[in-house]
Amino acid sequence: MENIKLSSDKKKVIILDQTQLPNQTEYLEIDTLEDMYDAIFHLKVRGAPAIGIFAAYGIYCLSQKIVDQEYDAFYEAFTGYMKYLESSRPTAVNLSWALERMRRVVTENSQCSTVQIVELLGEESRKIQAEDIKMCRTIAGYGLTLLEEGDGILTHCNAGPLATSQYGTALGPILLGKEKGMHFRVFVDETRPLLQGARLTAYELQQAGVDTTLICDNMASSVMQKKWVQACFVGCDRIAMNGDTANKIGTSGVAILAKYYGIPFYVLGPTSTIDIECRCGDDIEIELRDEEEIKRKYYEKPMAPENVKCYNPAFDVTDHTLITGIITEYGICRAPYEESLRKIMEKKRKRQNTT
Ligand SMILES: CSC[C@H]1O[C@H](OP(=O)(O)O)[C@H](O)[C@@H]1O
Repeated sequence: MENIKLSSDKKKVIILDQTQLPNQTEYLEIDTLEDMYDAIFHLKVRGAPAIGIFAAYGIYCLSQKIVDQEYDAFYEAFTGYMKYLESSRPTAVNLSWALERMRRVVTENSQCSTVQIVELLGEESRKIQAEDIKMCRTIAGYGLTLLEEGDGILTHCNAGPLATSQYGTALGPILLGKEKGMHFRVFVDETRPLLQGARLTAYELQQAGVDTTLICDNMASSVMQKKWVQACFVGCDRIAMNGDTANKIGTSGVAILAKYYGIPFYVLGPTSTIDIECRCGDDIEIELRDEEEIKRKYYEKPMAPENVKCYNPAFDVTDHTLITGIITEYGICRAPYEESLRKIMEKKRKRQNTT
């Protein structure tokens, strides 16, 4: 199921509206800056890599509307779009990473006509999605080496194809293993308050025919205690250079439980989620969201007193000491992460310079 694509006339981004899943399969055609911001902010498109891919396609579509501008005016408008889209959600680094990649296309080709620059922006946006498909497949392959037939795996939030381009990250090894005829038992944290696990992960895994058990977030300890879980696989939104990792709220609690029960805890994500400017978890901005998501969202009636004070951080940071390994498209990083992440980013830089 394609979650993000360009329209046939290449002037709109078509997304699967993830807020309607699993009850409705609805597609949205988006071609305005405001609707792009709204789609990211309200998680109609979500998941770090998917947000980056969407923003790249989106700013390509917007750039077509100013193709008749002289370079300076074009660049000023372009960077205005970029800053506004970046302000939609602060934690997932892939949003700013993808937009910066698109901005570099504009600056590195300033001698070209704006018509040529817009064509190059289209190529770059398609490359970003194509690379993500390849990265997710590679990450899935590395992750699968850590699993055995019949393993129980616990996941948190959604890091499947809907959150990326194909395979997903945390779900990639499970889906790839399934393709190869392997059997796993997956315990899916519902992931309050927006229920990405219940609404999206359970949906994706069931569609793939994977043995799926949906649990409330407060049941993770129980299934681990019963020795039903042999590994925890989660996605990521921003990885600091010491290995501290921001992911959906509740992830750090799963990591602490896994440590207590002696269960390996793996973070899976592309190197585009590693933030080389980020020294440690304290440097990661955590998005705070509307309290209505706790009180009412996805429920027929309010399920808390209207005036109760709430705290609704969308992410938390898992301390690097709780992470068994970080699985990327360049291999599996293990502690000490300052060294292993630096080596992986150096390997990526060298490979990019030779291609
Ligand atoms: C493959 S990245 C998925 C990552 O993004 C999710 O956050 P959100 O649903 O708010 O976009 C969650 O942290 C997942 O692990």
